[in-house]
Amino acid sequence: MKIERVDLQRIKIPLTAPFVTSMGLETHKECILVRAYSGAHVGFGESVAMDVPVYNEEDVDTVWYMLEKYLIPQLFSREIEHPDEVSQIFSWMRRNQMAKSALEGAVWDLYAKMNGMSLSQALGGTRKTIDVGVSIGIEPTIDKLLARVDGFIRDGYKKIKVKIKPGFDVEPIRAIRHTFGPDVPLMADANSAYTLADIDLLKQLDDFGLIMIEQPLGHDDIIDHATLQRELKTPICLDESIHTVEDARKAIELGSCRIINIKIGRVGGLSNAKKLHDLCAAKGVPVWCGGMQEVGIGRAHNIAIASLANFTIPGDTSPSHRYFTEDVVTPMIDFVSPGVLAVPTGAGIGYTINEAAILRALVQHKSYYANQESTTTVIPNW
Ligand SMILES: O=C(O)CCC(=O)c1ccccc1C(=O)O
Ligand SMILES: [Mg+2]
Repeated sequence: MKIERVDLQRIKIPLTAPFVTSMGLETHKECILVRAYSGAHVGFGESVAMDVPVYNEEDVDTVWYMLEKYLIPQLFSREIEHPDEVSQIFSWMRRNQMAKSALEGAVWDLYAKMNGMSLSQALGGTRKTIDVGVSIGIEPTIDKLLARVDGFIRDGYKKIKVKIKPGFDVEPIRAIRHTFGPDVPLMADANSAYTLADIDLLKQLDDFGLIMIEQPLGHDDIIDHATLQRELKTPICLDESIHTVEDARKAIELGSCRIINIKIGRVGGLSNAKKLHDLCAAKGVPVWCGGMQEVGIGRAHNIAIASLANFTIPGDTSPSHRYFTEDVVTPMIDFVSPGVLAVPTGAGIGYTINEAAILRALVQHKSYYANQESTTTVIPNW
């Protein structure tokens, strides 16, 4: 297949509720949507980079820059047989995983549509439905957190993940266990807010039967995590530290974690996510699909990858209404039964694009053509 045209659309949508983590406060979702065209077909991708580089080094502008300067021209210069080639073509460029993933994801959707397959099928997924959990930000008080947890348990979420940070860790977890009992599938995500100096505090979390503690230490660390894992009963799950299949191999060999959170964007796309999944399956390490508060296109990609067999732990792919009053796909992604999403069977991502919603959220649009000049529309950012 030859990619003839690529469109980038920068959108900004308010979140239904502010999201606070140890990294800061988010009130809006801002991201880039990608369309890749070939013949009569179009595939959709989404960049998950945040508006500020607090989670990884990329942001919305660096993704746009990389796509425009390197990734789109590189793709135009080649004919490809299979989307696995895209990450190979991009591999000479260091990092910028989320930029690479945004375009690669559009090519995967395009490929699946051209071949009349669902994205899940194209990736080798086997699940018809996926179990999902919820990621709850840091609330101003423990009582407010308990009220939110109560609501999400009632909604049927299969896993409750709470964000923790120094000063908001052992007590909120203790309160959740005290109020809702030992059977709630509970975990904590620190987004790298601790160091080994906090080992005594982190060991206290062992009392609460957490499914895992996600990324307690440095965003770039696997050594101290191995030391910590030796001291903890609770499995450590790595998120920020894993950018490549090799990172995962080393972390597993060192004993830095017992579980891995796979985010398609963080590992440079669906082909790498699948390879990482396969490595973990071979090593007996369970994986789950993390989230970056994606709008519907990225969310649909998450559902497709989570349909692979070793995604045995509920992921962070909540229904659209958990984040937005309006999504870029229609109908909005929702449960088929409490805590369960259906894996679409239609071609590609399997959801219809809500063009009107995209237009309402649009900040900037640019079209790139393999054989022509690019055209830009800048919409004033209100
Ligand atoms: O609901 C979601 O999409 C997951 C939210 C979440 O936890 C998160 C959101 C933005 C950046 C990092 C993380 C994380 O998993 O650490
Ligand atoms: Mg995380």
